[in-house]
Amino acid sequence: MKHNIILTKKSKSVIGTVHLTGSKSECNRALIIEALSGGKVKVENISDAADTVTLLQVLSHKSKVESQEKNDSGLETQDLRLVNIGPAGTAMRFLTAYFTLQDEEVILTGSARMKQRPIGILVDALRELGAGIDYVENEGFPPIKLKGSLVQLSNKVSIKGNVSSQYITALLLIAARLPFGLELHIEGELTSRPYVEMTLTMLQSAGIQHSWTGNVISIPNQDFAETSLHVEPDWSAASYWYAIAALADDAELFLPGLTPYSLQGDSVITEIMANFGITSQFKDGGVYLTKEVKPLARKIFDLKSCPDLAQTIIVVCAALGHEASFTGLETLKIKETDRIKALQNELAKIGVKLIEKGQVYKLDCSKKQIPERIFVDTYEDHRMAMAFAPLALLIHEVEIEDADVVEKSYPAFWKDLEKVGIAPPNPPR
Ligand SMILES: O=C(O)C1=C[C@@H](OP(=O)(O)O)[C@@H](O)[C@H](O)C1
Ligand SMILES: C=C(OP(=O)(O)O)C(=O)O
Repeated sequence: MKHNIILTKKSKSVIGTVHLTGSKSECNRALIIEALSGGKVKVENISDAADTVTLLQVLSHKSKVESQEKNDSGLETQDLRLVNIGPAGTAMRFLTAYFTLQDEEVILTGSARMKQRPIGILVDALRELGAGIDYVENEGFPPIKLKGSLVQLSNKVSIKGNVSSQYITALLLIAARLPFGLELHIEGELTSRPYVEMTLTMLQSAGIQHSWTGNVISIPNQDFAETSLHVEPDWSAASYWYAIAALADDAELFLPGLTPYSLQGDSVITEIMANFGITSQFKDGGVYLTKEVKPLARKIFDLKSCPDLAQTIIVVCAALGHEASFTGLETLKIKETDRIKALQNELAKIGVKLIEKGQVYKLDCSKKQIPERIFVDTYEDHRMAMAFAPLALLIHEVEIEDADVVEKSYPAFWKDLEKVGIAPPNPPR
């Protein structure tokens, strides 16, 4: 059953230490690499994000197997494995590629929203390589039926770069296990580029070499090395602490385990939040955040490389009445929800508009008003819940709908907010 949480914050200072869970992006790559390496690669510091737990269960064969009965798609699943990854985008995309190499037939499905998130670009590329994949309901969308045991027809494939980098990562993760390797041509601009770099760096740590020249990434067939991959804490999760600091009068926060040399592009939050007076000092094996009041200067934020930070930054700007503009938000419409619409609806509750002008989105704060209380709808999107929670520093009572939604990437979020006096005692997890 869904339940809401009410946030209140008596004082405007935030002091504490917060241990963040492992990055779901790093972890989900590491788990696929571990599975493809046949046990040569081990993963350290596994995240407790629900998206990671789901992937781990699928890879360790603990997922629900339905046979000799009809599943909810109305399809006979006799002798087929039915894998439901819920709302986990990375699990959906990475497993689509992974299962083409396994010798079992699988139906891969997900939540109602997952069935609206496109997968056709990845399926087309895998089919060109030789994979047998059919759509079970709608062309271009999950659920899909994977025949497995790919016989490679080609090692060259072209793929559009501007819809989701996860398709590219999915192909790169399996590339070294393809008999003739992979030469991947990226067409047009590449969105979420740091995530592709993360994939290649992690593969390299697992002994897989690549070349990347212009728009072509090549990975020959090769073996994984015996090694372990250590997962860093999640920088996207850290962004909510930067937002809290930005809306507080005083902040002294310590986030252990984070380093400036992260594989995660979202570590750019340190630079972005410097505009809001937040200083990040790396020492004692983590990062200390402190705050000074500073006039806001930066007016344009390009978030193409860090789309998961969009809600965090836009809500902070709106709350501060900072009329910034944003670019690189094109992919937000196909994430856990249409994040543009969700932001527009919820920001309207504090009188702020997010106006679309072609490729640019602009905040209009001319009618901003801070109410006594606000009810935030979350649209089954963890980042809506976490991005709006910091408003509790400015608004007396913030009620967040469907609090458990944060499980997807940051299950301890409310418990951590309780430690600094924002969430009530005994919040979920
Ligand atoms: O590869 C990854 O781990 C991710 C890539 C990004 O998706 P897109 O490439 O679809 O923008 C990001 O939004 C998502 O949360 C995680
Ligand atoms: C977009 C996200 O996740 P995914 O695409 O993996 O569902 C996210 O975590 O913000």
